Amino acid sequence: MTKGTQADVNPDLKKERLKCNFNIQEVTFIIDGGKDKTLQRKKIEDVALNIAASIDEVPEECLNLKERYDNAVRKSCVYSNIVKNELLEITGLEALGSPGLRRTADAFFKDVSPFMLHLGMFVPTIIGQCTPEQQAHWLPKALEMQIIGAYAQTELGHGTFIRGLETTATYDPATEEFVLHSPTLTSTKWWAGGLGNTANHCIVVAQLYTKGQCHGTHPFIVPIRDLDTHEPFPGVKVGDVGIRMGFNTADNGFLRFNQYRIPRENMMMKNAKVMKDGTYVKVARHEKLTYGTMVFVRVTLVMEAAFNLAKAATIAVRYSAVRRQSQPKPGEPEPQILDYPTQQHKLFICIATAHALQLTGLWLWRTFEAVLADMRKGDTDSLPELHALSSCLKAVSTSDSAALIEQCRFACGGHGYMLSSNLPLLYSFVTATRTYEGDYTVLLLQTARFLVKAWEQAESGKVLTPTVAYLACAAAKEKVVWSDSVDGMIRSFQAVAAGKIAACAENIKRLTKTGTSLEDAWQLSTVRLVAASEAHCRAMICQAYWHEVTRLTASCSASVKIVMEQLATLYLVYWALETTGDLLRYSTICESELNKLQLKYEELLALIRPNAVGLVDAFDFRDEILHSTLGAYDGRVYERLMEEALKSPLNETSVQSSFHKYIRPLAKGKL
Ligand SMILES: CCCCCCCC/C=C\CCCCCCCC(=O)SCCNC(=O)CCNC(=O)[C@H](O)C(C)(C)COP(=O)(O)OP(=O)(O)OC[C@H]1O[C@@H](n2cnc3c(N)ncnc32)[C@H](O)[C@@H]1OP(=O)(O)O
Ligand SMILES: Cc1cc2nc3c(=O)[nH]c(=O)nc-3n(C[C@H](O)[C@H](O)[C@H](O)COP(=O)(O)OP(=O)(O)OC[C@H]3O[C@@H](n4cnc5c(N)ncnc54)[C@H](O)[C@@H]3O)c2cc1C
Repeated sequence: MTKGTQADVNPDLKKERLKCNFNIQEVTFIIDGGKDKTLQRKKIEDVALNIAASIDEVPEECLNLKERYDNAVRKSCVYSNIVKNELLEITGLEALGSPGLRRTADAFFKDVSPFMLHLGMFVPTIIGQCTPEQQAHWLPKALEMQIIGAYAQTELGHGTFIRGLETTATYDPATEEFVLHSPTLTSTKWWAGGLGNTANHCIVVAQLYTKGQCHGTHPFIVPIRDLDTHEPFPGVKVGDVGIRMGFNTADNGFLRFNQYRIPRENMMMKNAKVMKDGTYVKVARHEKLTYGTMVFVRVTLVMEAAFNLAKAATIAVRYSAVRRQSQPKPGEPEPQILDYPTQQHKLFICIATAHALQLTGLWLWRTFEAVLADMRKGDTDSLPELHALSSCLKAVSTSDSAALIEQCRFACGGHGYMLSSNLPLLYSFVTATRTYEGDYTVLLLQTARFLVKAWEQAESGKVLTPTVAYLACAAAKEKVVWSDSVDGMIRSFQAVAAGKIAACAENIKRLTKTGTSLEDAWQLSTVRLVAASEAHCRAMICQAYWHEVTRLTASCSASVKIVMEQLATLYLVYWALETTGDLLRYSTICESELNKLQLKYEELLALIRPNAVGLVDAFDFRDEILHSTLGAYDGRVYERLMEEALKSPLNETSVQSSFHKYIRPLAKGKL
């Protein structure tokens, strides 16, 4: 963080920091996943952010669309040189997925780099879907930025339903080439980040035809532009999809093929091959391994949700410590808005959720690595559980994060609406995560398939995988007695999830027994299935969060353990109060216990209050990464708002030309 001199710091923020009663650094280590990770992140930030060339003279938002894109490309080139020449030197390929890299990217790009998908999906797909020989060919080129790639799966007509994609890749054994074709308007590739004007290569997901037979969707690496002139090749039509709610420097593009030929070797052949004579050979043991990049990105999005929410919480909490408003007690000074319990209610859940998602995200990442290790040995048994886990966690984490970032904006009143607060841009960026890489509802329904199957297994007494093991108790119809202890609350959340899953399974059974087809019965149950899936996910987050807090604070100082447990308890109590209807239905909770829970919640807000600024300081964001007039470490909120306002192009002259062109003639009756 950029601390400046203590003399520059807003006095209220200074006092807040003196109030903090725990060791901030210890919490930072927990959030980063260990002291070594914090040190590596800081090193990456130091190296990358010492390069001054990236700094914008004019705020990004004051540039027009084309200037913004050009500026984003300029900064992307500076940045990728840093990654290539400095960061990969420090940590090797690991740097690409490191939090340090993710954070420094945000210092360079207030919106999004047009290279993001190159690093975020093109490179991971090469690693995940290519044979070792193909990797040896493509990976160095991609890492050296000799080629720049995008990931074009979604089409104008289909995003969710991958099996419905229309782009075709037809093998021609005579020339040993695939012919890519976009047979309809709706088959136009649409949305791929970096594709519109930046990328010269693209991973294209297309229906594979060989020997007259369709084998479903497969990924191909496709050169789309000449490396020297950057002109699209004949047979390729590519461009920008138009202005978006956010992501306007991400260069999202469209792409159409007209009988466009690529060599056979450009099919990504780790999971399936087409031989020279056109014979199709399946290599993978699991049908859905070609969806691997999506699973990888969904896993990373949980920590991405935590990261962005932590930024918003830092901005809103620091601002709330500086801002004073209203006079609840006559004659007394106006309080800091952070002293209002309603403000604490808006903000402390944001800090707690950032912790919950970060610790759950780290746990999910370790699970992902374990499943990958199994798959390297040819064992794909745990893939369905990973898919179910990553689907619901991606859905709920991105949805919670977007909603709470918007809540942070509300918590900052009018100034939160300023682009210079960075909250609006953060929201527009994060709300897209609820849709991309699998829509919220669609992914919860994927998890629901797994849950209904697990329920049937539980009922027949079969052994269940760890994340659904709790269903065994519910299947034995053991009633959960409410208790406001942590374990009691987690058990009750699980009882809610189990009760909802059971109700879905029963509904499907009831409908099929009366002659409804299984597909229709499923559709008729989807509103409940989504709710069941969300309840399962919430129970899982609560359990993982509490488990990780207990584990990680075991060797911490007592004060850190206390504050981490207060936050985690707040998270559980908050969700118990949000879901009282469910608890009344599926546990023994009663009116007096609900009142007790409300009191406990309000007590927790008061307990966390003195540590609020310390807790957001522990996220350890440098000012360059926050980009916020309201959230900087020194709290010079009003000075920064004024400084940024003066940078507006509308303040370059005291009179605008439109006055002479329109307003004056209007006043004179001459318009
Ligand atoms: C400068 C550098 C900075 C870097 C910083 C980066 C930070 C940011 C981080 C990262 C950046 C990333 C930015 C990304 C931008 C966006 C990218 C995109 O959006 S790319 C497009 C994504 N598109 C989707 O996600 C489509 C969603 N649709 C689907 O996934 C499928 O179509 C689905 C799952 C809905 C249905 O697929 P079916 O029709 O093939 O399958 P069915 O018939 O429903 O199921 C058959 C069986 O397969 C299983 N299944 C489905 N998918 C699976 C999977 N992936 N793995 C394992 N099993 C799976 C199912 O559970 C089911 O199993 P049973 O039959 O119940 O046992
Ligand atoms: C900013 C951004 C960046 C993107 N980047 C890329 C990229 O780089 N590469 C790429 O390939 N794609 C990209 N995408 C596309 C993205 O992956 C898709 O938009 C996403 O998967 C959703 O698909 P869709 O747009 O077809 O929505 P639809 O599936 O049409 O969804 C519309 C509505 O229908 C509902 N719905 C759909 N199917 C079902 C169902 N079976 N049951 C119940 N409800 C259903 C959904 O819940 C939703 O409410 C990007 C999208 C955005 C917004």
